[in-house]
Amino acid sequence: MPERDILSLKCERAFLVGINEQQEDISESNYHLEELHNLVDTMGIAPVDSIMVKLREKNSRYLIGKGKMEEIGELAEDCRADLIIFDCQLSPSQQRNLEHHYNIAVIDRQEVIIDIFADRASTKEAVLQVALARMKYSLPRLTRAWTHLSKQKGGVRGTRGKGETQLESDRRLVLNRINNLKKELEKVKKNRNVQRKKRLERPVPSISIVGYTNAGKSSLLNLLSDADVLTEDKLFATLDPTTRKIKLEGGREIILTDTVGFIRKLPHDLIDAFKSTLEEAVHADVIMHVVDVSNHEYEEHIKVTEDVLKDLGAGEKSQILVFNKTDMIGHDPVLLAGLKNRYPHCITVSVKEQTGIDELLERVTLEIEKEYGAVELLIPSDKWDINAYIHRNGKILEEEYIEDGTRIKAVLTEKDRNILSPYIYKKTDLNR
Ligand SMILES: Nc1nc2c(ncn2[C@@H]2O[C@H](COP(=O)(O)OP(=O)(O)OP(=O)(O)O)[C@@H](O)[C@H]2O)c(=O)[nH]1
Ligand SMILES: [Mg+2]
Repeated sequence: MPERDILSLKCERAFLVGINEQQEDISESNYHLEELHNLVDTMGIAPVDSIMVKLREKNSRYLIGKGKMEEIGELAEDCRADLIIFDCQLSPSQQRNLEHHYNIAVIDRQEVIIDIFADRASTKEAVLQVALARMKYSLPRLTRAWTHLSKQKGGVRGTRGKGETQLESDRRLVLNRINNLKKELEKVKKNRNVQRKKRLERPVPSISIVGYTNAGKSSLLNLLSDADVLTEDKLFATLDPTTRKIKLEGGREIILTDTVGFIRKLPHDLIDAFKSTLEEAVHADVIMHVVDVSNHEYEEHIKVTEDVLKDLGAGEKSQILVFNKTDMIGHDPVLLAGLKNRYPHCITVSVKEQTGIDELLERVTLEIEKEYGAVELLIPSDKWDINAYIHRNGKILEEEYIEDGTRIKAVLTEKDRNILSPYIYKKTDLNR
């Protein structure tokens, strides 16, 4: 089967269509269009020109009205665009109708994001996850004039006027591939669960760094751990969670995990596909939510991130809200005081200029101590089940057999400390 995608179609020049819906502020729509501009740039395609369409009524066939459609066609032709990108979600039939009308490829924000992910995925798991998302996205779109599915083996090319039988066999092919991908992913996931279980046997406190794309998550991980994770002024520089161990003052070790960035309208198929990796990441004891405070839309970014966290079942986790890039707002004391006012527990930092990092690490220590603390327990010898529980769920620091039982010094989570409180006789130095 022929392989073909946006890149092999040799799309080089994209015309962007911003959408301003009735209830939406125009400045907001402009920022979104600017973000799309960055996304397209990240894809390696030049965004040559754009238009903002005020959408007062959605046309079910083409989304936009006839007049606007003609105008876009002319503008795209004038700038010799070979691709039109809509900053919204197009239904499969709208996409197909628009392609037939314009006679060039038409894609939406979702497809742009999936394409970037496909280009950036490098580990086996990420490749499988993106392939799955792409297949799910393409299933209802097999009759399009252009389909961009080639990066996987067995990619499917939509062709104009494709016959029913061809379509049926394409559908079957994609469904098969979806099933196979799911099975392969299941295998990878099982393997990861085994590894996680092993890690849990000796719990080391863990923190995951999450946030909107380009917030500075990888830069922060690099700074805190002397790691060398790729950081770029491009969207979605990171797709695979990277984990590093760091030592806090006092010697306690913690695990830090950098994760894939979020973005507004992250395709659901992608969230679904990345769910298991993300769930693993948000399984951490504490979530560090990094926000680029220099971005005008940072409040929306916070909301997008919180919504995804909620979706992953991590909405209630202890969180450290970190406003990064304060250098970009000139460390303006008035702005920073305003932030502290609105978000009383936030920490403001500049990873670039390394300011605020000590305060951040202090907060990390505090949050971890809330979760984990070392205690000494006295377990009577007939309570072997309690003893086994501690071995299973805690980190044993010392163990000594005494006359009628065992004295154990262990690091336990707050929950376990509560469960085991009748046996605790001493809280010990928490900085172990
Ligand atoms: N001015 C300034 N730039 C920063 C700061 N922190 C990070 N950056 C820049 O912001 C860009 C994005 O940083 P990354 O660390 O790649 O961001 P990320 O959150 O990991 O992004 P994704 O992996 O794409 O989600 C890079 O160009 C960094 O150099 C900061 O404190 N100040
Ligand atoms: Mg990153």
